[in-house]
Amino acid sequence: MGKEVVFDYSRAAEFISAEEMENFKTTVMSAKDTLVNKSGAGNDFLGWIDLPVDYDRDEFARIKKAAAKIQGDSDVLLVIGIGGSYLGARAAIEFLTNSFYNVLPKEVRKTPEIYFVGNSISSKYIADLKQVLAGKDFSINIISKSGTTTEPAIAFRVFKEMLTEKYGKEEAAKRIYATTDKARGALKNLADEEGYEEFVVPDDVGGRFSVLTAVGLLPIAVSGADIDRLMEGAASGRKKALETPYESNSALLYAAVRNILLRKGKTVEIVANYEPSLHYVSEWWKQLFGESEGKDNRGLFPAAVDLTTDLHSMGQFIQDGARIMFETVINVEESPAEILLNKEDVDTDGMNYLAGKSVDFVNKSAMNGTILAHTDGSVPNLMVKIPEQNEFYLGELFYFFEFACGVSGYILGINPFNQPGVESYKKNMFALLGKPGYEAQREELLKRL
Ligand SMILES: O=P(O)(O)OC[C@H]1O[C@H](O)[C@H](O)[C@@H](O)[C@@H]1O
Repeated sequence: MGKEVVFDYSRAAEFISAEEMENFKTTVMSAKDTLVNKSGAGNDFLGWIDLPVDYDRDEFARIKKAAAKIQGDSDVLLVIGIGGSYLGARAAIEFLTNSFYNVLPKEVRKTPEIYFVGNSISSKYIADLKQVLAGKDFSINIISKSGTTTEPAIAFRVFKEMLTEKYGKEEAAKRIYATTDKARGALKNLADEEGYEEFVVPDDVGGRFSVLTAVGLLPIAVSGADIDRLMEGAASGRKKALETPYESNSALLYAAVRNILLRKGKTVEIVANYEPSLHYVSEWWKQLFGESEGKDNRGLFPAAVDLTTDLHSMGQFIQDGARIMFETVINVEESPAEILLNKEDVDTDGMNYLAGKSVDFVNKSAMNGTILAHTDGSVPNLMVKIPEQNEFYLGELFYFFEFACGVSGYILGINPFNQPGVESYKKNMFALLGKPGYEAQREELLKRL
């Protein structure tokens, strides 16, 4: 078999028997049918299932053209968005590019610096970014499906003003790319009025499932990554998820195993990576599973650690604290870089026994040792294997997790495609800010503060 993204739960054999997996098959297959037959709750948000093979080719070509224009006329691209309008692009760009992308010399990087903003309400962050932009040519990709989200709207106001001051209204409008709903919303109206180039978040694709739409693709293409390969990888992931029998179907097995473990009282899933460039893949995964499954007082709490870094901070808890979790290691099998350790004349640090070994060998040994230690500490260990860090396997990985998430949500008995809970804080914030229409709530809340 060729290389592919694979789910492997062989290390968790002492926590899950083959019989349990077989007994769970009917439940999993029924959840899969609900998903692919579009017969379950949230079925108007299933556009992502066919996206890798059925996307708007004209828009895809326009994305590449816009990316080339930005690469040609901008030192910096600002990507403004939050949640599903942020994490996929950041995950992909950090996974695929140099760890120090933004500070590489321009001749080496060849593509614009890329900064993300509008994913918090921090004045300091905005002010600091304005300093970075001083004297540089820049463009903005404002991304918001609803077009009304507070964080990106605030950042957009600030940087649109800066852009307009620098270039004048007309030229500024040519440097703003709006990714939003095709027909509705404040951002759509503004983009129409101002003549920004527009890209679409399809109606039937929710934010956290939108990385393979213009939401993710435009920033990813600006970074120089090959978005054709990304889509090909996703198409390969889709084929495997839809067609492979249960017994060897990675997405279905992952959905099964995490639900079996949840039913045994493991209420926290920790995703662990051993590569800093996967940090935002974990963040993307957290939103995908957290917003999809955490509702109706149910769901696994999705957590993430960066290893070996966090073994020196969270390692103690995972090894020895409350036994509430299992661990899913995302393992890049082949490191893109080989660094060999040399022998030193005087072995002061006692590291000469590693001479001739690669840094990645040390990393993998740390990983294997940790997996065994955590298993001994009653933390079931699962693994998602990524053969190499490239566009194709990232596409497979995105699709694998999305499909597993849909199936897993239906096994759990919730609607994986809504997020009603997110509105509660927003209502309070609007009331406290004095937004028109929230007067009554404002009085109530002020009494409680
Ligand atoms: O794209 P937007 O409409 O601005 O939404 C951005 C994000 O914020 C919301 O509050 C939702 O919880 C997320 O699911 C969404 O991805």
